[in-house]
Amino acid sequence: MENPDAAHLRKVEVCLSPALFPVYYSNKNCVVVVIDVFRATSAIVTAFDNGIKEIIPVSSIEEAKEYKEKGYFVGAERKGEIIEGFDFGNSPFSYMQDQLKGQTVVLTTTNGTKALNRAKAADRVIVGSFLNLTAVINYLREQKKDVLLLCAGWRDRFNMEDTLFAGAVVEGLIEDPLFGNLADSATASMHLYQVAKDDLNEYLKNTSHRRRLARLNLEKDIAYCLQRDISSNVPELVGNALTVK
Ligand SMILES: O=C(O)[C@H](CS(=O)(=O)O)OP(=O)(O)O
Ligand SMILES: [Mg+2]
Repeated sequence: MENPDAAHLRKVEVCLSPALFPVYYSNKNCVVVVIDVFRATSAIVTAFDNGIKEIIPVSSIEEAKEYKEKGYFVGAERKGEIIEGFDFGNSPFSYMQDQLKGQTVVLTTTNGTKALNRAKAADRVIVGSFLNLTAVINYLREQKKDVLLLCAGWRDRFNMEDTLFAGAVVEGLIEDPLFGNLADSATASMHLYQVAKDDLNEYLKNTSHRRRLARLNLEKDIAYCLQRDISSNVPELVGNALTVK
C-alpha cells in the first residue's frame, strides 16, 4: 500500500491508566480498546467464546447487587477474589460453563469494568486481550479510525501486562501505513512488547499484578490469559452491554 498523505494518517495512542483518559477521545470518531489482560477482558473474550449472549459491565458492587436481585448471573470480583453472594469472579474458567450459554451476564471487577465505563463516551468501544489479539488488530484496520488503547492498569496506575498488550496491537497496526501517527506512548509500548514478546510469561514474572495473583494461586489463570490468538471474537459495547457480531 502507498504511504497515505500525512494529514490523513490515523492517530494511535496508548492511555496507560483510566485516570489519564484524554478528553480528546470523548465523543470522537475513534475506537477505544479497553485492556485488562489479568483478568477482566480475558474473561469477557472467553465468555463470548463460550456462547454468552451479552455482558453488562457495571462499576459498583451496589449496581451488581441490583442485577443479582433481579435474577441475573453476576460476576463480581475485588482484589482478585470473588465477592460473597455472587455467582463467580473474573477467572476466565468461570465463563466456560454450559449454563451460561445464551445468557446475559453482569460483571463488576476491580479495574476492568471501571475502565469500560470510563471509555463509554467514545464513539466505539471494544475489548482486547492476548486471546483475541489478531482479531482486534484486524477490526481496527477495517475501521480506519483513530485508536486509543486504554489500559485498565491497577487502581488508576500503570501496569505492565496491559501496556504489553497495547504494544502488541501497535506493532500489528503499523504494518498498515495509514496508522502512521503514533503518540510517544504507542511507540514506547511497542518497544516494550518487542523486548518481552518471545517469552511474555518470563518477562512478567516479577510484576506487581503477577505477584498478587500468584499469592491467590491463580497461576493457571495467568497462563491462560497469556495465550495469543485463540479467539476471533471482538466484544463491542453497544448501549450498556457488550456483544459480538
Ligand atoms: O483479578 C484480577 O484479575 C484483578 C484483581 S486486582 O485488583 O488487580 O488484584 O481485577 P481486574 O479488574 O481484572 O484487573
Ligand atoms: Mg488487571
